[in-house]
Amino acid sequence: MNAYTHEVRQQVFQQLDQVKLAFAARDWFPGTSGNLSIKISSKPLLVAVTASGKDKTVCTPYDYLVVDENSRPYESTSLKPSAETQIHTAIYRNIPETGAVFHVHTIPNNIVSELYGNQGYVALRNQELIKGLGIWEEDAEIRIPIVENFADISRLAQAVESVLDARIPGVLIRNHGIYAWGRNDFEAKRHLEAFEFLFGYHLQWLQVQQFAGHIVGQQPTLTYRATGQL
Ligand SMILES: CSC[C@@H](O)[C@@H](O)C(=O)COP(=O)(O)O
Ligand SMILES: [Zn+2]
Repeated sequence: MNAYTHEVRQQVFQQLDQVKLAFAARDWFPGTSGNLSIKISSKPLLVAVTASGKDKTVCTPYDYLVVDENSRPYESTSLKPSAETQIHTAIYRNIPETGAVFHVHTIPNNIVSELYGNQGYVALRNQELIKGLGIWEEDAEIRIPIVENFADISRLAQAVESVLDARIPGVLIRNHGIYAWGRNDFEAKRHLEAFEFLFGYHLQWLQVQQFAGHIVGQQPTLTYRATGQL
């Protein structure tokens, strides 16, 4: 991993800008929600992270800062690290190959987390995009852990830490959002996109199944042809 220099910091901030604008274009940061980080060095752990409460649809000179393994600013700054920085550092500490961690709040990830929250995970299978998570085995079933949305961030970070599974690069927080990570920003972005596709597909599939069940049960195709309405 890179040694920490001013140039490296600027380069990592630029990488964060690119990811941020790509996600913002998809409306993945409603109401300043979400946070992003990229690891600068492992020993010591130094991480560039989004400052708290910023509008993540724009880029300014005050959007990121560098924190240490204790989630504290590494250099003197007036910027406050993301309120959820402890979740980022917990992931970097527990899965050492992690190079980037991204967090977004979307309607699909929130609905899935609530739908399966009591169960503590959502199981998905039969989907090509599971390969987008780096899981290539035939007929893979994946279980994405879901933790409760504790208001206390240390407790929330511990809850995330307790369900980390190196094979599954993401954790859902109930009615809050998802944390996804990868060995670098490219991989973390791919993982997050794959998760969001899988959640969107799953929710639409549940809806279609209901409708399709109605069709199979009532033969509405014929009814529709005959009467013009279902
Ligand atoms: C403004 S609602 C979202 C926040 O409470 C939080 O969950 C979040 O994702 C953003 O917090 P931030 O401190 O800006 O990183
Ligand atoms: Zn959040």
